[in-house]
Amino acid sequence: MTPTHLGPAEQLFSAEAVHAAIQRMAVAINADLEPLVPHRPVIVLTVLSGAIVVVGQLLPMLHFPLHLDCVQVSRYGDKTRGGDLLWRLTPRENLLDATVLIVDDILDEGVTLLALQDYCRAQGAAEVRTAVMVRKERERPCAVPIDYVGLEVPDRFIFGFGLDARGLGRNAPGIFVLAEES
Ligand SMILES: O=P(O)(O)OC[C@H]1O[C@H](OP(=O)(O)OP(=O)(O)O)[C@H](O)[C@@H]1O
Ligand SMILES: Nc1nc2[nH]cnc2c(=O)[nH]1
Repeated sequence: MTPTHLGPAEQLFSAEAVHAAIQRMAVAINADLEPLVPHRPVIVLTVLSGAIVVVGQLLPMLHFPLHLDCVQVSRYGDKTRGGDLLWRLTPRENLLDATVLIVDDILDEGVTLLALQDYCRAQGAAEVRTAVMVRKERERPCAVPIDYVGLEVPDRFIFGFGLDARGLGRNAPGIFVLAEES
């Protein structure tokens, strides 16, 4: 067990392991999206709040011109079970005819990313790609296409590297499970 602000927690991945996973995603994203740049703008859509850390690391690893934008949606709040999706902030960029790369910290039930993919298409995005730092290994009500996955995590409530537990722990350097959840 590792001591954290939230009490003893089991570390699933170190900060170095997460960083290396983000680097692997960046290699794949550069290879796929760089050739599209001459045809249309690329918008990196950060899903606040959780994705702020992964985007902060990923962005300097991307080697093509891009626009950075944000959307803020939330369905967990201080809970470990998801509810209705609350929209708090919509993108500032015009997504029409753009290549949009949605970046989030986690794919869990998939409700959030499915809604965001639909939103981008409804706004007229020409191409929608999705990257997640971690994907939870679990059944989902419907398939959610994800183009870039950093790491797979077991079906437990995790925190760290942008992900919170009861509003805290987003700054934990790695990915953890609370002892009480172990
Ligand atoms: O696949 P799902 O079950 O829909 O869950 C995934 C979403 O849950 C978390 O957001 P949260 O609602 O906790 O908001 P936050 O990023 O502000 O913490 C996470 O950042 C994802 O966006
Ligand atoms: N912090 C956190 N947020 C989530 N949102 C969906 N699943 C999770 C999870 O396991 N941890």
